[in-house]
This record gives sequence, C-alpha cells and structure tokens, in this order.
Amino acid sequence: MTLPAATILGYPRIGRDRDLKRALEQHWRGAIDDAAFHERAHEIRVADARRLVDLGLVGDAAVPGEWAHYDHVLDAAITLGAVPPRLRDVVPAGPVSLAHEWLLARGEGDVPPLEMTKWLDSNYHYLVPELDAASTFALQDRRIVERFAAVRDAGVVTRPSIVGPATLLTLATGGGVRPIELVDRLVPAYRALAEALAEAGAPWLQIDEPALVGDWGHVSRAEVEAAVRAGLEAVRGTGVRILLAVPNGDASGRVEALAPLADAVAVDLVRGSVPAIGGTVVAGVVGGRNVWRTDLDAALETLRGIDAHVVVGTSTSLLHVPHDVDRETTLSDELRSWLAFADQKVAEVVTLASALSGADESAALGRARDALAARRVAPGVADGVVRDRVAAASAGDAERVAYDERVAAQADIVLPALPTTTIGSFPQTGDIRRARAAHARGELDDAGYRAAMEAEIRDVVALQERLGLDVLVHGEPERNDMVQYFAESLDGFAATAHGWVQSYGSRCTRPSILWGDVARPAPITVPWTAYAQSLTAKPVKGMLTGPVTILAWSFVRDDQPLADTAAQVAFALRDEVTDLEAAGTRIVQVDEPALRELLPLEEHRRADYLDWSVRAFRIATGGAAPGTQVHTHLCYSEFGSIIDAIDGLDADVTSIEAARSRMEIVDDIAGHGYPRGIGPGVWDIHSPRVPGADELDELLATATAGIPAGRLWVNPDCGLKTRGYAETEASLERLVAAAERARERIGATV
Ligand SMILES: Nc1nc2c(c(=O)[nH]1)N[C@@H](CNc1ccc(C(=O)N[C@@H](CCC(=O)N[C@@H](CCC(=O)N[C@@H](CCC(=O)O)C(=O)O)C(=O)O)C(=O)O)cc1)CN2
Ligand code: MET
Ligand SMILES: [Zn+2]
Repeated sequence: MTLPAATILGYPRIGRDRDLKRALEQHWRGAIDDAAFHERAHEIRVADARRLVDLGLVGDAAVPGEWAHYDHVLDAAITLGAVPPRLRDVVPAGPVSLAHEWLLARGEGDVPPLEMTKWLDSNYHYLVPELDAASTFALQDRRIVERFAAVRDAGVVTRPSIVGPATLLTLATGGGVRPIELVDRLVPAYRALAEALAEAGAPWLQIDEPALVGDWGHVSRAEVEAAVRAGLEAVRGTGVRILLAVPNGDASGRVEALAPLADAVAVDLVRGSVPAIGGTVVAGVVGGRNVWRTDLDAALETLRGIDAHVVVGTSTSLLHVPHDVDRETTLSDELRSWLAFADQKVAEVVTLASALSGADESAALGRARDALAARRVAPGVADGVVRDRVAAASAGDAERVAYDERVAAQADIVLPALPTTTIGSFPQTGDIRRARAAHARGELDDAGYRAAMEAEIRDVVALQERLGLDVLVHGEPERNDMVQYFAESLDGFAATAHGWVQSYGSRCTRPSILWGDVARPAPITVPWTAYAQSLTAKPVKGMLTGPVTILAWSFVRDDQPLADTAAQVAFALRDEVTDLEAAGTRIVQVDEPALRELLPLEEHRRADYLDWSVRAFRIATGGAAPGTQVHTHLCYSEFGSIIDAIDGLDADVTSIEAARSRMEIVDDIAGHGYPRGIGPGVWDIHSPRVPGADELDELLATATAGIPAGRLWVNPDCGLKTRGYAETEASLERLVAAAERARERIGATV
C-alpha cells in the first residue's frame, strides 16, 4: 500500500479553542476526573482527524496521528518504558496513569519534573528523557496503539508517529552513560510498537528523526546515522510500513544511505534541497514553521523536478502554527490573503497534489500568485524611512563606552553587595487577565483598565519594598505576553485573536505576524515604568523584550534576511531606551531569552547568526548613556556554547537561569573570565516549590566561589508570571534572607 498523494507531518493537538489546555488545567485542579479527561481528549482527536479528511487528506494513512496530552517526547519515553531511574519505585512498569504522567511532566512535592527545554530551534518545549546505565526499554504503554484504534473506530485510519531512537537519545540526558550508547537496548521496543500497530491494522508508522539534520557536539553525525539505521532495521518486516521523517532542516547528504531502509522518506524542502533518493519521497514544500501562503508555482516546479514517487507534504509538523486563518476576522482582508495557517496549509498540499496529477488547478494557483504579487508591493512592506535608518547604521551605534567608564558613571545608583532583584513579571492573576479581557470586549474603558493595572503596580511595588528587594520592577501586569505586547504597539506587526500555538504543556502563545517594516510610532512602556518609579525611592528597572526574542516568538517575514528585520526592531527598541532614560529610568533590562533558541542546528550557519543577533542587541542598547545600567536576561541552560556571544552583548548585568542546572553555568562563567555583572538564578520558578534556606545558601556559596562579589547579583531563574502569590512571597522572602547571609559570610559591606 502506498501513501496517498497528499499528507502533513503533524497537526496542532491543543484543540481549535485550546480545548486540550482547558481539559488539562481542569484535570490538574480536580474539576474533572480521569474518565472525563480521556473523553475530552478523544473528542479532540476525532474532531481533528475528521476535519483533516474534510480538508482533503483522504486515503488511509494520509492523516497523521500524534496526540500527546502534554508532550510528544514524553509520550515516546512513556511508550518505550523510559521512566527516569529516580522514579523507578514510584512509576510502575506498564501503562502510565494520568497522575504519573503529570508527575513526570510537572513534578509534585519533592519530586522535580523532567527538565524542560527547547525543541530544536523552536519555541516549543519538550521534556528531556532521563536515562542511566541501567535503563531498559520495552513497549510498556500502548497509548499510541489505543489512540490509533479509537480514531479508526470513529472512521479515520491515521498514520501514527513517534520520535525515533536517534532523536530520542540525542535529546535525552544520561547519568553515567551517553544515552546514544543505549541504542541497541532501545530499538527492540520500537519493533514491539511496530508489531502492535501492525496487529491493530495500522498501515503506516511515521518515525521522526530531526536529529539527522543537526550538528550536536555531544553526539557525532556517525552516531546519529547509526542510531537511525538501527531503528529502521529493527522495525522492518512487521507488516507496518515505515515513513522516515527528517524535518527541520536540510536532509540532503545525510539521508541517502538510510532511505533504502524505509518505505518512504519525508524531507524538508523549505530549508533543504532534494536528496538523491529513489522510492517514495514526501516532499515538504509547504512550510510548517511559518504562516505565509506558499508560492505554489515554485513548489510545483520543485515537485516536478523530483526523480521519485512524490507525495506532497509539509516541511515539519504543523504543531508550530495556529489552526485556521479564516477565524482572524480582525486582520485586514489583504493581510489575511497572504497567510496560511494549518488548515490552509492542508489545502495547499491537496491543491499541489492535484495539480501534480495533472488536474486543472489554475484557479487556485492564480489566487496564490495574485496574493503573493500584492504582498510584494503592499504599503508598509517597505518603508523608506525605516530602511534609510538601518542602512545608515554605523559601527558606533553598536558601541557603548568601556565597561569601567560605565561602572564609574553608574556609581550613584546605590546598591549593596550582591544586590537582589527579580526578572520582571509578577504573577498574572485571574483578575489581571479578566480585566484585560473585559477591556478587549469594550466592557472596561481605557481609564478603568489603566486604573486596574496601576493598582496592581502599586501592590507589586509595595510588596517588593516590604520584602527588601534592592532593584524593583513594575511587574508587567499590562502585558498579555512579553512579545505580543510589543508587537501590538509597533508598526509592521499584526496580532491574532485565535492564533494560539502550544509552547509547553497547557501553556500557549499567540505569535504575532511581522509582515512589514518595523517602526515605533510612540513610546510603549514609559508611562508604566515611570508610574512605578514615582511610588518608590528605590531604582525601578525598565523592562523591554530584545530584538532577537521578538523575532523568535513571532512569525517573521520571509522576504528579507532575518538580520535586516532584527536591525529594524533593534532601532525601534533603541528609541524606547532613550525615552525611558528621559523619564528618569536608570536601569533598563532588555530580555533575550530566545538568543540560544535561534542558534542554527547546523554548525556552519552559527557564526553568521551570532554575529547579527549580538549586533541587534547592541544596536538596541547602544544608545544608552554610560550612566544607564543595561541588564539582560537569558533563560534555559546550555549557555556554555554561546558564552562568547553573551560576553559580546556587553550588558552591564546579565541574569541567567541556573538553579535547575544547579549553578553549572558558574563554571562556564569563571572559566571564561566573564568580566561584567551576573545573576545566576537561585530559584527555579518553573514549579510552585519554595526553595529551602539550605538550598539557597548552597547555590549562593557556589556562586560566590566562582564569581567576584562585586559582580554577583541575586535573583530567580526567570519571571514570575506563571507563579501564584503564595509561593512568590515565600520564595522571595527566603531569597532576600539568603542574600543577607551570603553578604555576611563573605564579609561584604552593605
Ligand atoms: N511568547 C512567549 N514565549 C515564551 C515565553 C513567553 O513568556 N512568551 N516564556 C517561555 C515559556 N513559555 C511560556 C509560554 C506561555 C506562557 C503563558 O503563560 N501563556 C498563557 C497565555 C498568555 C496570554 O497570552 N495571556 C493573554 C490572554 C489570556 C487568556 O487566556 N484569556 C482568556 C480570557 C481571560 C479570562 O477571562 O480569564 C481567554 O482568552 O480565553 C492575556 O493575559 O491577556 C496561557 O497559556 O495561559 C508562559 C510561558 C518561553 N517562551
Ligand atoms: C521568558 S523570559 C521572561 C522575562 C520577563 N521580563 C519576565 O519576567 O517575565
Ligand atoms: Zn526568562
């Protein structure tokens, strides 16, 4: 049985109206029981599968079946019995209950969850499988088989998918063992899955191996290739056919020798070129990482040039894009005509497959051509003033005076040794969100909304003064999201109303659409920051999101180099810094949590990326006076690899996630001789756990051992927007007390 003519590699699983998010959060707070949760999850799966058939994915195995509750990497680990060694006594072998699934994903009490980190170069987060030398694997949980059968019984024969062994092991951590070395032990469990699926009547299994397109450092290319091979050899001959999917980059040069072991190979033709393989190729000409309408003429030409049996597909799963652009009635008709969300992308692969088979699709091709042509010349796509400013940028725009001179100019910002601060956001309470929703619906007027946010700022400032923090924040209550908020105030961006995309677990974002040249028509953050500063004699940090993060967490235009778009955003932020200074702000933080995330998977593309991304940050902050203290904030570990780039940002103070990795970063910093202020996080804010006093002392002892006291700051790992007030107050109280003890211990004078 061959694959149908059109398919996609995956579909959003959070539900059209974030139905799965709601079900998850209701189950977590005990509002619905296991049976009700399973029922809701099943309904979402069936509705999505039927919609995909209605959109034209007809024929057995055309509809992908990947339906994790929380994360697809966690689902693979659960399926194959890869339970963390530390939890062997807690999570028994066999099917994993919802309670245990949430324990793995979210932790509980003293049990920390699996670590969470970025999936490839995206803003989706997966849970890192934990393995050790004693790890064994088997088909322990049949959720993939059961979901296939349940959706088949509802009328749709899908193509289940699972993360492949090379990718699973490349992304896993190992205690005392390199996970990739466990591959021979792991692959029989994949075979057992393939056999079970064959028995259940599944015609195809998709094995995702994006690890093939990256350069990993800790795992060699030969090891990745060998692990993919071992997986494919293990699953051969069970009766289920194998689609090897290699999304997220250029598979050519990496997949040719493996292709004969699979029944079909899916490749990303948005980022990559066509590999020389025969057999069946799922040609990923429709992009899964962006929201622009496909150039169907160009795609058709690519498809016609492939010397193999061609199935039209997407470059990646559509997990990263929202469901349906037709719901975005607040966008202009013009902008909407340029866009394709998941459902429109499905229609595109169907149209292309039909055209490829010789049917007359001239009307659809013509509409796509017209939309593209209109986009090229639309007002706002190119703005002469913006372009002239970027073109005129000089090296000096990215330079501040030497650090020593800045330290001298900042001497009147009076702070103790080991100053305490937070990362910016305070809890986003239900009241704040309800006020914003009421404001959006027109039920709360502008003045009422401002008053509500100012009341919140007053409370947050008072709380920080009571706790004794040294550098205060206003708490960011007015921000729906740290990127969308800025996008809504900048020219060149559009925000969506329903364009939710899963970020992790139940948490979603609405990435904005960066379609035109970027400019800042008016100050954005100044009134809020100035209001907070008016309430206190302590310094209040102004809080901005940096250019790289604004790009990384938006859907960016594909018609010019990212570096050019980054420079435009950087100049807009530069003006905001100037206006904050004029309003009396002495400390400005420019967050770049996505700096590491956008680092290309392929080694040969990294230097160029780091060059333009660091430059964009420096343009954004380069206009700050020497007396203005510039902070930045980065989250997620693995920063050792980009420590030179962090140094290159030239920020006066950098706060960085460190508590979860138990201060590993301190060695990197000490070894590098990093010369400026640094605040390694001492409180892991990703769970409601309140850190113990001993734990804080220990983390600070590690920090003071590696970093000179004059440069060390004390802060949490990240912002507090997902936390509640109970744990926020308790944890910050302990953090301030621990900083005081550390000052005494090292004999620092306040
Ligand atoms: N873009 C982005 N990426 C990021 C992060 C981030 O902060 N932003 N942080 C890191 C971790 N990722 C995260 C992603 C999302 C959230 C998060 O909290 N998301 C919220 C939504 C945030 C938001 O957009 N809030 C809006 C809309 C909130 C909402 O759902 N409103 C209700 C109505 C309000 C009510 O009556 O309660 C609705 O629309 O139904 C607002 O506050 O205005 C969620 O999923 O619940 C946190 C971290 C990395 N990537
Ligand atoms: C994901 S980084 C978050 C930084 C932001 N200033 C906050 O505190 O929420
Ligand atoms: Zn952060």
